[in-house]
Amino acid sequence: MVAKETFAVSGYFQSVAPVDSQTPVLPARPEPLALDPSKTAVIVVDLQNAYSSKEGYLDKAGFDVSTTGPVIANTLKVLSSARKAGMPVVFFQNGWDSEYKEAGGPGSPNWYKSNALKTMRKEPELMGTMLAKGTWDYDLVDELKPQPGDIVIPKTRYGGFYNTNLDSMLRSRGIRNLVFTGIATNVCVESTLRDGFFLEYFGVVLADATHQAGPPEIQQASLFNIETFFGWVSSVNEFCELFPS
Ligand SMILES: C/C(=C/NC(N)=O)C(=O)O
Repeated sequence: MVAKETFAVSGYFQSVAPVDSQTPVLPARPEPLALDPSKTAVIVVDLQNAYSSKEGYLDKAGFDVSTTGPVIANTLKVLSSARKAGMPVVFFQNGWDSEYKEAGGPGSPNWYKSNALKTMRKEPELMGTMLAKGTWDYDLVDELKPQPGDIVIPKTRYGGFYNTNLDSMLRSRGIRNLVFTGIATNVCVESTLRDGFFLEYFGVVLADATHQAGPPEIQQASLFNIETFFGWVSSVNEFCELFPS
């Protein structure tokens, strides 16, 4: 009985160092991270028109989306490597029902902080167009079509663990490591990575497959925060070299 428990614990054990000489090790900051592909999932955060396309929500709310193109191209490279390595792929889709009931009314801080809701209140003709399910804004960008076996998780708040089945989807597959791409680094990516940290997931952001909401220094601030306090930072090339497609 004791031996069985010890085995179960050591089988679940994860470390920033490789658990055996076979485990691939991703170059990362602040130190390399062991990534067993059978315990690793890629999370594509909110690559919807709202966040990466001209005329989408972020653009209309005054955020610069002119340099988001590489995020999509780089995410495609990551997905090709991840699929070849047998890693599950999870797509998040952020937004609400067309009447914005899921967004929360004045009793929710989201009503005051969501720049989509604020923009629509300021420009009522936009009401129903931003982040509403069934709209172009809510749709994933055309380049990223989920494939059979991929997991699509709708979410109504910044963090992907909150009020979703993400944790059980990951746990039931034995996933311990989360590789992040998507938008926005400082909002939904960082929120999800932080919540994952609290739930004992090892989170790594591929910096050049993410983009911030705000000026460029916000990207650096978020990456600093992640590598210093909550997880690891690596790059698309490093990931794709480790897991060739
Ligand atoms: C600003 C913002 C970011 N979302 C995200 N996907 O990071 C929002 O949803 O309002």
